[in-house]
Amino acid sequence: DANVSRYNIEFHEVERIGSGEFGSVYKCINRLDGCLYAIKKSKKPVAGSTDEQNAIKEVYAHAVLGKHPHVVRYYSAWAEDDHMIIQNEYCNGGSLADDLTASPNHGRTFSECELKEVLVQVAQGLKYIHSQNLVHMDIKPSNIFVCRTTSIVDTCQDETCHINQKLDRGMHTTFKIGDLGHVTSTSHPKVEEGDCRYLANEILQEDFTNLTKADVFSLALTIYRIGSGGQLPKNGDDWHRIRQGYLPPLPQCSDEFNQLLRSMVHPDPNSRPSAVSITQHALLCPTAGK
Ligand SMILES: Cn1cc(CCO)c2c3c(c(-c4ccccc4Cl)cc21)C(=O)NC3=O
Repeated sequence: DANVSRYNIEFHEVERIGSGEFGSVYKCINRLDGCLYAIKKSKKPVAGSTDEQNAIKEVYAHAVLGKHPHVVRYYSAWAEDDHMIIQNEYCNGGSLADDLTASPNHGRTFSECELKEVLVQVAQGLKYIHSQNLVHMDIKPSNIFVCRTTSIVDTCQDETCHINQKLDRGMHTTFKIGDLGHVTSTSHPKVEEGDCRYLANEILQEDFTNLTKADVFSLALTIYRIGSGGQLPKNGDDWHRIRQGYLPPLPQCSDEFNQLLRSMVHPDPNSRPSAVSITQHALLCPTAGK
């Protein structure tokens, strides 16, 4: 019965932090190590169903992707009383989608500087995922989680000490790619389409020859969505206009930044920059005078 389940033995459930048709996600404390985890409990999928395929792909992807600063970390997964359970790193800052609905003006918009920080960090996560011959296939604001840490590092007071630690007070925000339920391999793709608002047209046309560039496309629309505050089209003329490469400029951003976003939604996947080239883009590199 429920009380002898591993979930109840090993964890104290703090609160539910998400729910949907996939199941529910809980913020939990591990009774042994005292750390917080995000634990997703979903109905055990029917054997042989696509849900089961996705659940297996998700755990495999986490296992292969291991530890990376811009990918949500996986700890364990198990089945109990007809449920699938996955234990992941808890990100304490919500997701990028939370910012969009929270404030009154239908979502706060981000400054160019903040958009650059999200773009370069998520591009680093994609660079790592793509380097493992995997693709995410569902990049969107609700799948980018935020970790906020405060670091207090004092300089060493001992004058003989040569370790002149940088005084590093303040908040650090790290963005991490989560929800690996649509992850598939670039070489033997079995594509499960992600959210249509962020979906590249070639995927809809079942052209899987350049899957890493579909992630780049979705990343561009993710940045565009949090930068514009407006809803993205799910279909129709507006949907196709974006897929023809027409992305209205973000008013708060420079021409160069808007040009980079437009290049990432180019109709031809080959013309879009790779995740690697985005991480090296002059616009996103820390400038001396920043
Ligand atoms: C709805 N929701 C809210 C959060 C907390 C954000 O402050 C959250 C997390 C995750 C997940 C998640 C997504 C997909 C699969 C498994 C998990 Cl645990 C869902 C989450 C996850 O893997 N890590 C999270 O922090």
